[in-house]
Amino acid sequence: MRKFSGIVLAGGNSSRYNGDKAFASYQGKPFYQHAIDLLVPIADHVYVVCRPDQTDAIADHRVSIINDDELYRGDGPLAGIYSAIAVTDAQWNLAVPVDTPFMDKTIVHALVKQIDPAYDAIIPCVDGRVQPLVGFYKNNVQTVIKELLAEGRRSMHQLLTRIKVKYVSFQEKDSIYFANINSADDFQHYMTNEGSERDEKNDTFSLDNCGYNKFNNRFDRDHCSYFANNAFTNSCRFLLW
Ligand SMILES: Nc1nc2c(ncn2[C@@H]2O[C@H](COP(=O)(O)OP(=O)(O)OP(=O)(O)O)[C@@H](O)[C@H]2O)c(=O)[nH]1
Repeated sequence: MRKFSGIVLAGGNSSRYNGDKAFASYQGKPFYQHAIDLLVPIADHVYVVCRPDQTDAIADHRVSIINDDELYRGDGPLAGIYSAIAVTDAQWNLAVPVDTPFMDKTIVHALVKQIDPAYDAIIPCVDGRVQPLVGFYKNNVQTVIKELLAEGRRSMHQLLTRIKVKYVSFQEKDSIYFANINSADDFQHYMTNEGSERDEKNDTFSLDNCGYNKFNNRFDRDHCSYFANNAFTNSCRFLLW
């Protein structure tokens, strides 16, 4: 049996974003690709769980591209985790959403070290906030997810109340890695208004809002509107979720 699979959660509706977040671009690379590149080196196999209309546009021969189980299609991240667990033979599954493009391998390595058979999930808690979209889920949680979705409950936090969770604490300085992009405006606001509070160092940070146009299945580079050079430092203080 494989030790763990990677799950890229890509099938959201991005209703708060101008375009499909999965195909938004950060440092010239689509968000979904950041998640794949993070997981491929450490997971035994990676599944990208997406909507059917995204399937052809997600191109990476190293991963399996699957859709949510028809029963739960569009039921949120729980549906994505359920659907990947349904096809993998791995005991553990590391979920990563597409909208945390700054997630870093240091975080996932720290989580890997915490895998513990006594628990059903290994979940980060950053500066006191639980971050259930990035975390390890044991394959037995599939039954619990099924129950939740049958009850019409789609919350990741509900899942955590019904399984044994080992919380792994991260410090406030690591919150940048967990920042998720819900809307382009949130991000632009952060980059323009909060930037002055950060140390400006060497790193280059860019979010090209080259929104993937979900209506005609193409990248729309004419609408690239954001670019900023900034450093993320330990003094960063923002959480977008
Ligand atoms: N496979 C799959 N992934 C999902 C689904 N819903 C959300 N996700 C993913 O889960 C992560 C968090 O999604 P959210 O930001 O909560 O929801 P969203 O639908 O992407 O965005 P909003 O419509 O703005 O709420 C993202 O990576 C989504 O792509 C789903 O039904 N299936």
